[in-house]
Amino acid sequence: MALLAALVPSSQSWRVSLPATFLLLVLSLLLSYVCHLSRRPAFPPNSPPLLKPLPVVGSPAFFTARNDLFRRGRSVSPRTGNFSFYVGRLRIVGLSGRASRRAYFDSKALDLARGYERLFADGPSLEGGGSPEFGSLFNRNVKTLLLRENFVRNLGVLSRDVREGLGKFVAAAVVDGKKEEEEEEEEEEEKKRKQKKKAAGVLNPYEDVYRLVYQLTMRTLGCEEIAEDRKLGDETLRLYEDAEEGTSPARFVVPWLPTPAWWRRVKSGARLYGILDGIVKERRRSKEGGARKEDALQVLLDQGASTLGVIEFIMGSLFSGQLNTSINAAALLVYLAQNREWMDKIRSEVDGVVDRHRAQREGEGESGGESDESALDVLKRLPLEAWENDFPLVDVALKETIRIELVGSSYRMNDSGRDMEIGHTGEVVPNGAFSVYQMDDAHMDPDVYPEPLRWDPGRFLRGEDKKQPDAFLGWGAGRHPCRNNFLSATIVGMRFAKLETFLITAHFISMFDFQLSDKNGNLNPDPPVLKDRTRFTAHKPSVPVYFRPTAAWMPAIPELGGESAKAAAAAARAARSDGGRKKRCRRDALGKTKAAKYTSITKY
Ligand code: HEM
Repeated sequence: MALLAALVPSSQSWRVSLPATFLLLVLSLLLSYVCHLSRRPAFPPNSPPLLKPLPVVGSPAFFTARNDLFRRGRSVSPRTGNFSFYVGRLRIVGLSGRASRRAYFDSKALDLARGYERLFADGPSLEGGGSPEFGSLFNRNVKTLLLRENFVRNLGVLSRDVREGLGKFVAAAVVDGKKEEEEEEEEEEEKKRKQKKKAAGVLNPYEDVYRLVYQLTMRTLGCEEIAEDRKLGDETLRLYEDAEEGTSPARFVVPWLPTPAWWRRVKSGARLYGILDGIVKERRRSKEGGARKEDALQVLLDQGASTLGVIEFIMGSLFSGQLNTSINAAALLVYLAQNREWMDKIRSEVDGVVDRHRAQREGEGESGGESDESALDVLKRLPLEAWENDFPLVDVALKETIRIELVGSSYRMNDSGRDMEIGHTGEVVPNGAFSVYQMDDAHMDPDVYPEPLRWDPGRFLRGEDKKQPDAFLGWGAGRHPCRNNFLSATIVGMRFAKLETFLITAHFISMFDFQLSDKNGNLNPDPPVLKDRTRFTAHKPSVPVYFRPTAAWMPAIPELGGESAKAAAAAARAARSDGGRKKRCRRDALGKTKAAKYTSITKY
């Protein structure tokens, strides 16, 4: 009896021991979960050499210093350069070198969508997303929407968007300018006034071009409601940016952990979903009323897509294209501002195309005599063939930009049910494991691209990229290029991204001459390093960079009303503060007649 009394605690001791027991329970659960996390699936013996993992986390350098991780990996694997490592419990094979690159991009066993879905910060899957129809819907419809007829139908509107968008940037500068004058009258402090005066007229390409690409993408692969509404566009872009932000590395170790970054993504994604859902519902309602629109959303609805399918399609298109296209389109202009030789070459190419098409029209006798069509008017009616074939220098300039800007990795998962052999190396990517290829492995190889960090589009004219197979991966390679063959047409991302970038570059160059500056308009030809090679995607520079227009050739844009004329005047004012130096440059580069034609537009 005494023994029993000793074993059964009194009601008093229960009160004390309950919380302790609960704590003990939680601790032992935690411990067993940590044990579970530490028990990783093994790599088979014919996997590439394994980097020693830290307990639980594996190789955190995958997040903090990926290039170093790859350097270390290559050093433990002198024969092939391939190596194995863990992130949490995930098994990953890092690949490098020519033979492995080929095997990686050509492999049927490696799945792109699953790789990006898990390793690219919980990003949305391109295939097999939430709704069962998503994969086929995305592929089928991106192809359909980017087919030639659709491009042609949309071209005029896209070009109008670009004209208006760029015109508005300068128009915004005019508003600043007007403020300055008013403030001058109000006799504000001298210092403050000077500061503001300098600020008038600068553009931030990574904001303004980014916004423009968003509008073009929404226009082509989304819906008019957002493409046409500035406020809604700004709001959805902000939500997209939040939703696109990477999640915390902690979720790679504990996949269910609701980190603050994850919550932010979920909240923004839900809000974006809600907005698109409202638009789809309204469109379905107004179907009876006959308010049809000619856009991607309509194509999807006509095909009977579900609301979820439509929304996933639009969000998938944004995730695939927005970041890469906008960063590269903006960066291309930044590189041109830094490289006078290529700026002049590209300017001559754009002017040449404009002249040829202006002359063609004169030849057709439509306008009779010498045409006074402005460059923008000519660009407005340029056919798709011209956009796709007549800008070979812009093409190589974009290629070179992508080579440098495309930092980070490509991801795959081997879900083929068997180990995948890495070419003839004798090594494998195990079944169920991931593999990662660093784009820099090809793009920053000095044997292929001497002085790899130097921006020089001439490399592609000299055939540097032909020294090795797949030495340029900027538009993908092997089984997953950023394009596909569909019926007889070549389609998808690359074609659309090029069209957007060419439209923006040609219009920009036809409207302005510009130099890099700080946000106050002080010229700054060598801003601090623009890209961080440790990042995982193309990205905006951490130190903002601005353009100061130093000359403008901008006729009135009817869609902008009086604003564009004011904008041209503002840019001309900004240019005059350079003492006409740039104006002379322009004359030298293009010859007298043309300069006269352009300058008469802006009435210097
Ligand atoms: C300058 C802009 C762009 C660049 C540099 C770019 C680059 C790439 C690269 C390198 C890949 C291959 C990825 C890999 O193998 O891991 C790829 C694939 C892909 N891109 Fe793009 N892309 C751009 C724009 C776009 C746009 C605008 C879209 C569509 C809206 C798009 C849709 C896709 C799709 C769907 C794939 C996957 C194809 C597949 O699964 O086979 N891209 N892109």
